[in-house]
Amino acid sequence: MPEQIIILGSTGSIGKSTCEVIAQHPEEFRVIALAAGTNADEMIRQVKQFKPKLVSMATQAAAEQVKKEVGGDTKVLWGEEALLEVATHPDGTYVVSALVGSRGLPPTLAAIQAGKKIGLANKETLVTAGHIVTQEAQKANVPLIPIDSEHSAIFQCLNGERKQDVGRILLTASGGSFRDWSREQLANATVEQALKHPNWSMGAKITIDSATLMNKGLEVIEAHWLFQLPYDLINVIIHPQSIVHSMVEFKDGAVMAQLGTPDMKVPIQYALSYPKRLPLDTPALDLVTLSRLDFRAPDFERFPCLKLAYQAGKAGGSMPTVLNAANEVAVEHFLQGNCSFLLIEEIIERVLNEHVSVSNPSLQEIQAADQWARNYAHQCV
Ligand SMILES: NC(=O)C1=CN([C@@H]2O[C@H](COP(=O)(O)OP(=O)(O)OC[C@H]3O[C@@H](n4cnc5c(N)ncnc54)[C@H](OP(=O)(O)O)[C@@H]3O)[C@@H](O)[C@H]2O)C=CC1
Ligand SMILES: CC(=O)[C@@H](O)[C@H](O)COP(=O)(O)O
Ligand SMILES: [Mn+2]
Repeated sequence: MPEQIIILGSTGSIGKSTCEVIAQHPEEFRVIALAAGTNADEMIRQVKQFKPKLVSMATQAAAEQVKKEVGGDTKVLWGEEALLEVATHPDGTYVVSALVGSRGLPPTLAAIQAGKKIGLANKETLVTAGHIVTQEAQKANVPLIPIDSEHSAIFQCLNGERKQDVGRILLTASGGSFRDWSREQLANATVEQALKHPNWSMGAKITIDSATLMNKGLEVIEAHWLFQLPYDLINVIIHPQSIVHSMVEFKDGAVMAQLGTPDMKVPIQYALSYPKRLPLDTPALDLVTLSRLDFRAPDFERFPCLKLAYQAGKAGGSMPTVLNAANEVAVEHFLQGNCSFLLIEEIIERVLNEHVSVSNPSLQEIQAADQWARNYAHQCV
């Protein structure tokens, strides 16, 4: 029986790659339901290809456009309730969580509580409410399988190992679009320059996060929750080629790494097929042509977002929620041309400094902290 898949964010970069993986293995995977924002044209293509039972869009206009083009076999809804309906569709067994931002939290939590297996790309969900999401997953006895390339690499390196044998995790970072830029150059960085990631083709928000190194900061917090390790054992290392996707160093000094060409279809497929491996049409890794792999320490002074993320993660409570919300607002303003690249880090720092942290926050307290941080970040801009 094929795995019955629900994709949240099917029209995005991860969503479309997930569809490509599924199309290669119709005997293994079947699409049950899809959710997206406003990209009706892409959704119409996907509905025609996969014939899901249920689709949800963020707006009524987008839903009506989809409804007009697809047959009556697919139910088309819109809005937040509809997103939850997709996430918990009774026929689905596996949810790919690939919305962007902390809006992914409610449907991901609902899917967990409905007993679905989770393939997690939406790292903001874990950053915002890691203690709740991991607790709920444990309670419902559902696996949280990482899709994020670094966490997939760590997950693969830990396969069959004992947690108490781990010395530390080495999370690799490409360094982003501005890896070698000085602070003076960063002050004048444009949106167009920031959106040119050296190795990966991704959505706009994560590409900017990669340029500020906030993406790596969010991934440190994501790794803390996924692998239940203290922050001191999660280290970041700059690796410009993005071939080593991350490493685990064990107590005896042995280091395990997972390597591959930078193609998200690989970790997506592994998350879907785990513990099996299936063939995939991705170019083979040619180490001879590549000939070298470089590594260096991250520069916390040029890229303070990474430092802010470690601080917020270690402080715990509602600080990571606030870090994430302030970052989402600041990045949105940068993308819209309302603020400079260096203002992103300044806004996040100011919002964090003003926040009175709540320890062990409830879901309601997380939502309140998230909203407060968004309002304050808007004011800062
Ligand atoms: N891209 C990558 O390679 C990687 C991404 N990730 C993580 O995966 C997640 C997705 O990233 P990515 O695919 O790049 O992002 P994209 O921006 O490409 O896609 C985002 C998806 O979310 C949907 N969406 C946006 N707003 C809403 C809304 N209000 N309601 C419902 N759906 C909405 C979009 O729909 P629409 O376009 O129709 O508006 C789209 O389908 C992020 O958390 C990112 O950090 C992790 C590792 C790698
Ligand atoms: C593909 C993926 O997992 C991204 O999160 C990627 O890692 C971003 O690249 P950086 O290493 O530049 O943040
Ligand atoms: Mn990543």
